[in-house]
Amino acid sequence: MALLEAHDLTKTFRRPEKDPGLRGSVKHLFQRRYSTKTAVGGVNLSIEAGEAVAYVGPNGAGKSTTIKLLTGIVEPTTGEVRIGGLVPHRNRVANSRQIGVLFGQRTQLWWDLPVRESLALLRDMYDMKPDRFRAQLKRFDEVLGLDELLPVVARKLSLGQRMRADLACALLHSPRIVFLDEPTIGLDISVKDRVREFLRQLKADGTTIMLTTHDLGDIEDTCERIVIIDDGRIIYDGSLAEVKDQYARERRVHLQLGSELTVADLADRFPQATVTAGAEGRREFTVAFDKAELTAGAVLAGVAQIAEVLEVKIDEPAIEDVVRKVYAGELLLADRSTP
Ligand SMILES: Nc1ncnc2c1ncn2[C@@H]1O[C@H](COP(=O)(O)OP(=O)(O)OP(=O)(O)O)[C@@H](O)[C@H]1O
Repeated sequence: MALLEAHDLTKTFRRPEKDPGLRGSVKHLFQRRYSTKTAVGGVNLSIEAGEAVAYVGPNGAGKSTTIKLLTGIVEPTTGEVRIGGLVPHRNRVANSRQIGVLFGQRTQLWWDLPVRESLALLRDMYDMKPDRFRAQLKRFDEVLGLDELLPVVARKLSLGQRMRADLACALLHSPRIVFLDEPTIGLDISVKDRVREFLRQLKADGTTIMLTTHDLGDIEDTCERIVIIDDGRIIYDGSLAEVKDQYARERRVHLQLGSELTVADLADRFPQATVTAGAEGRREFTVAFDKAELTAGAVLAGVAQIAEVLEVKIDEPAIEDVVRKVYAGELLLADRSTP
């Protein structure tokens, strides 16, 4: 049995509807109107122990609501979730021992306490042995640089420092599964790198990870599976490699030449590709093509017949591009989704 099973998970919200302005507000007092919003509609999800799953989708797609449903913070309107056999919203205490949660936009640190005290409170809540607690803090210090944050009162932490401390809080009790909702949001590159390294280590240690992010760089080296949600429904659930292979088919070969050519020379040779000149005019070109129609090797061999090739760079497909295309409605993934 999978560690996490969600069947037909649905959450609808009732939202007040009022006309604009004071008049609308007064009218709403006497004549209330509501509309129903389906934030998550019929999600089926199964996650095995040790898997790292990226959960992505555009703004308002239902990512955070799904995480709230899976962790038991919100009760489903219909459907059911089980984690390790427990129904999260009915077994809150037992469930909190097996899951870790981080919401990048919010903190679970006690605002007026030094980080050390927040961690100590969590230690007591989880009945952790002192040795185990110390070992965890040491581990977090090695990757997250936690020690320097321990004496600092939470409200005085910068965003990056706060996120590092929050990660330690979410993982302190070595949960079986961790839900990370935008763990790198607003962070600068150096902190982002630290968080990503932490995720890699978590994965190597066998922790099951569900990661929600807008920054697709977060998922490339951690998650082998990607679930894409749009308008409350899962539109793709499969391997990241397959998404790239199937949908990111464009390749770009950047060439620096020792002799001069024109765009037309290359366009004639590779009619299936799009050729553009680079900054160096007649000595620098980019050849873009669909990998089903041409290969980088064929491009190189073809160019080498008519010019001296000094340097070559081949752009690999980026998952960002795939998901961006999904958002823009350019890719139809629905036929590949789980039922
Ligand atoms: N408490 C609520 N009451 C009413 N509507 C809600 C509530 N929470 C979420 N929604 C609506 O449900 C939809 C999904 O919201 P959710 O926060 O899950 O999306 P998201 O994918 O996490 O978006 P983002 O990437 O912008 O954080 C949105 O239309 C949102 O306005």
